[in-house]
Amino acid sequence: MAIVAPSFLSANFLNLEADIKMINESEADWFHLDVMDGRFVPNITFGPMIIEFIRKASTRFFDVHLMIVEPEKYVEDFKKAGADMLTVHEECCVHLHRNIQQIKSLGMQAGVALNPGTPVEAVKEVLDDLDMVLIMSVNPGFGGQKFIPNTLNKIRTLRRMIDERGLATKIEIDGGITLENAHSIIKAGADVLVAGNTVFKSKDPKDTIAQLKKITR
Ligand SMILES: O=C(CO)[C@@H](O)[C@H](O)COP(=O)(O)O
Ligand SMILES: [Fe+2]
Repeated sequence: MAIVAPSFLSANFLNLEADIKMINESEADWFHLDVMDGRFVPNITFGPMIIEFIRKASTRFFDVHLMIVEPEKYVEDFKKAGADMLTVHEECCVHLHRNIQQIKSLGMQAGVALNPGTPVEAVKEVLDDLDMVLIMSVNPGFGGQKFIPNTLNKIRTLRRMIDERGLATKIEIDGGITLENAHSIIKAGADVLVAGNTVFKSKDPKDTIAQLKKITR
């Protein structure tokens, strides 16, 4: 069964507590937290301070997706805020290997995210060090966009690379995931599904999470 990680980007920020409670009571495995800096992506969201508040209200696994330049400057802050896994964008890292080691040295799991235009081969040399590769299935910056179909090819290629080496590295897919396309994404070889709009804009978010889990069983 796949890991389901609702993206907080689509939550109701006027009443976060209600959405955190909903996730806590749901079958969701992880919280997916999207940090944007207005430089790497054309949007600004939240940082360690907000994550620290959310941490006080949940014991779930915090999967923090950093869409920021110079992520190495903030790795310690996110650790202190309660992140369990930090995922940095390959496109933001001048010293990718060093950045991964920094995250792991602080006791967090490490992930690398790839934009739709970045080939999966970009993580080839660091794959053995990674807990997860996040394949963006939309261009990063906003929730509610349409799934880019070529993502399925990227998932298959990465799955082969991981299996050939006998690694336990997870593949996470992020952007435009719906109840309709979830099955094909899992079939292609994904382990973790992020869902923002599909969960939070649905009539019954808890039931939508349960349905996502069921589809991926
Ligand atoms: O990282 C991002 C966007 O940059 C995602 O985590 C989105 O927040 C996913 O939202 P949906 O596409 O599922 O609405
Ligand atoms: Fe994300």
